[in-house]
Amino acid sequence: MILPSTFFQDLLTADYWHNHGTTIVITLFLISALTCYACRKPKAQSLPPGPPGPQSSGISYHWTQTSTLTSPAWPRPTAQFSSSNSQQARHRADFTGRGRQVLKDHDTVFANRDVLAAGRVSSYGGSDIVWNPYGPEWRMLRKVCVLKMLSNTTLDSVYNLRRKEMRKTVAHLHEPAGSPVNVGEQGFRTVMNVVTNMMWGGAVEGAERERLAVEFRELASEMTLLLGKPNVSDFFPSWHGSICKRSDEGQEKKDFLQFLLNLKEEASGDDSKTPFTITHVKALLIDMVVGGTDTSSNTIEFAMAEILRKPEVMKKVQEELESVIGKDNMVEESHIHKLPYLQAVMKETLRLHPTVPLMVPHCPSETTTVGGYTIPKGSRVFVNVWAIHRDPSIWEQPLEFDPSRFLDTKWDFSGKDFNYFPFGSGRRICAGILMAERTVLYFLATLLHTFDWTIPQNEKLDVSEKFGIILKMKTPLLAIPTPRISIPDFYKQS
Ligand code: HEM
Repeated sequence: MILPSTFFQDLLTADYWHNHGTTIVITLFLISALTCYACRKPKAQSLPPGPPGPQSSGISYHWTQTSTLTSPAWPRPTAQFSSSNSQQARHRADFTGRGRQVLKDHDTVFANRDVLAAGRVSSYGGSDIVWNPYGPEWRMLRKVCVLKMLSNTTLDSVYNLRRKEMRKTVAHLHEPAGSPVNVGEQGFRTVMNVVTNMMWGGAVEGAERERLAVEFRELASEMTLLLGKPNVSDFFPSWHGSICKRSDEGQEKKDFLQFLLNLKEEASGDDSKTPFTITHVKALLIDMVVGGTDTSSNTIEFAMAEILRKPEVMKKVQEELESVIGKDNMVEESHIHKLPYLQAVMKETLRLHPTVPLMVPHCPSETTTVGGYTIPKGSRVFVNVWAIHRDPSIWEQPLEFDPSRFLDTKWDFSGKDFNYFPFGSGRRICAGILMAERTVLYFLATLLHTFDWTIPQNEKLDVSEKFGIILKMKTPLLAIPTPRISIPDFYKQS
């Protein structure tokens, strides 16, 4: 049961396989999952195409060993499954249970990371949050990030920067009125500017901004496919210099960079065992850019594609927006908590298209038993949330985009429910949930309140996915915006 799936081939590139010739990938629960899906699949539903499909639902792991696995010694399932109702329930409990065991019961053990090659080069040897092993350095960085940088208070204080970017995008979309725009690229450019503006106050403008956005998108996509790139900071050649200069000049700009530099200055005075250094500053900024751009902009693109496929959903979103905001007003971030249907759209988008479909690989710090399987210390564990989100024993009509299933329900992004956790769960849960929610909802609300959207004639709407460590649309979404608000000033850059 070695898994030579195209997904992992995509994920782990030829270089990776070359360098790790003895690395073997095993789908841990393949046998049971296949049996169950074959017997429980509703007739009207076809299996979603492509890996990581429900076949690999649950958890898979791989490890490096010196011999090839001709006579596999991997663990056997403790339970066999058949089509009876009680066993279906057992199967559901097992799927959900495995996620819970990894991310909750054994959270401390599985909170560890094994730095992938691309992670190492992009994060100064794993000095960031994403790739840092579980320990005091990770805890210190996580505290800085979640409690200070990405807290509601800090995010409120830099709202103006987000608002300015959103206005620019509206103006930009208004210019070629009637022509198709690449929704993903617009989303990426806006999110990238929002993130970088919050980080260093909008140093990039005009043509340079356009060029940087295109180049960075390419780089980020490559990185998320785990291709080793020399260093993300190479993309910002003057970055290191600028950081040091800012440090010297002690500018009083209100952005993350200044905040981190102040923190570093404060930290240099104490004799803490885990000092906060300039390397941490740079690695954290990279986390914000790499973790916060593609994930959010791909979610926006998937949401727009699904909404365009379902005119009744578009109508409901726009009615809600009009009732809360009014026809001749601009959306503000403060409106977002009054938009339950739009929030349900975001949740449903992340159910069907969780943009981090296998989480970031977890690496147990000691050999552990999960669901009757022995997971060796140092394995690379992938939690397949994509498949759990499409499991027909959990979700009615799992392949249907239906935001109403998230109205008046218990599901949220907290990771407490192991049937729905697009941001992960436990200690390693996404550090940027608050920011992702604000960015995605504010952007979607603005796009749908300010414009009507249609698909160009002769274009086919295709929501199929391209797998990688970050999920994206296989075919970029092209759509035509038509202004809905009659006050021209709204479309001017301010
Ligand atoms: C829709 C948008 C996003 C989704 C779906 C998402 C999802 C995830 C997931 C699934 C993980 C891995 C959890 C695990 O390994 O168990 C993660 C980790 C992380 N995310 Fe996000 N994320 C999003 C946006 C953001 C944003 C906006 C930021 C910051 C600006 C961010 C920063 C991070 C960081 C730093 C980690 C590593 C946490 C750790 O290892 O302790 N993410 N995210």
